[in-house]
Amino acid sequence: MTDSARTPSDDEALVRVRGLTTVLSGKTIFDALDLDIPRGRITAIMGPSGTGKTTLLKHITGQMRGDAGEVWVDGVNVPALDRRQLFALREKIGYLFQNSALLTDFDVFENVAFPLRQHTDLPEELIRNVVLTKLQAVGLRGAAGLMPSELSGGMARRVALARAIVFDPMLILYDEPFVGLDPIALNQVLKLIRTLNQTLGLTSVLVAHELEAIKQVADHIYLIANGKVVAHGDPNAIAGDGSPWTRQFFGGEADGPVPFQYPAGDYAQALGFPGGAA
Ligand SMILES: Nc1ncnc2c1ncn2[C@@H]1O[C@H](COP(=O)(O)OP(=O)(O)OP(=O)(O)O)[C@@H](O)[C@H]1O
Repeated sequence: MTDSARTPSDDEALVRVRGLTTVLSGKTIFDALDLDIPRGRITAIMGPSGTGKTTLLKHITGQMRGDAGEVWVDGVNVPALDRRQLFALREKIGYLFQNSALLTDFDVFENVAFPLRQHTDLPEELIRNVVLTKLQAVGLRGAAGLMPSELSGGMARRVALARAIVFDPMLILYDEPFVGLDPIALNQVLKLIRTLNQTLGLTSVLVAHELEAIKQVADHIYLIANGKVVAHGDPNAIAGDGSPWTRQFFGGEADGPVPFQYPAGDYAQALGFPGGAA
């Protein structure tokens, strides 16, 4: 890796986003966005629908590049990496999608073993040990022989989590991990996110809408809107800071900085009434 792709020191922040500007189909998603994801902590990214939360995760993994700015992960600037360096970086990042995305023709064991078989030549005995260790970590070693169709939504999410940590990542990205879970499964996933972050020394980034769940698990929240960070801080402090953004977002108010009305032309004119704007 060249020196120009490496920062001198990144002791506190594992991810450092600086001046990230991204325009997609003519729409500005990020407008000189700056944020830091601290090492070893759990950070939640929140914001109105379509604000670019998933897109931000894709910038961190290098699946997408912005039009300007820097995305430093563990001291390397992701947009400056070549293909080989990107693959090396991605092996250090676990990614948990909302729909779990398990392979339906493979049992639980093979789903977790899949990345190891794809990317390594490890002997079968070692694969078995790694897979069983990861399944034990999510409480599902006993479910190794089940097919995905035999799993509840919460179990499927935990199998996907076991698969996401199979390479012992430094960073794990959760995209909407709580959607569709009943309260018991939700609590199990929350507990796992916390435990894994602590025991495996991970850094976790969560994209989610469920404020109560976020309050229980996250150390820090970034609220993103209109391409920028509009609030950030401790979950309890930020939810009560009284700014228009946090009032609308955390209070679930229908109108506010995010307008209820989608931009439209003159109403009277649209209805054909005289006196509408010309
Ligand atoms: N590849 C792409 N090309 C064009 N537009 C895109 C692309 N990917 C995402 N977008 C647009 O970028 C915006 C942000 O999308 P993104 O999925 O990141 O939002 P989000 O904050 O995660 O939303 P939600 O909370 O609804 O999941 C949306 O308007 C989306 O339509």
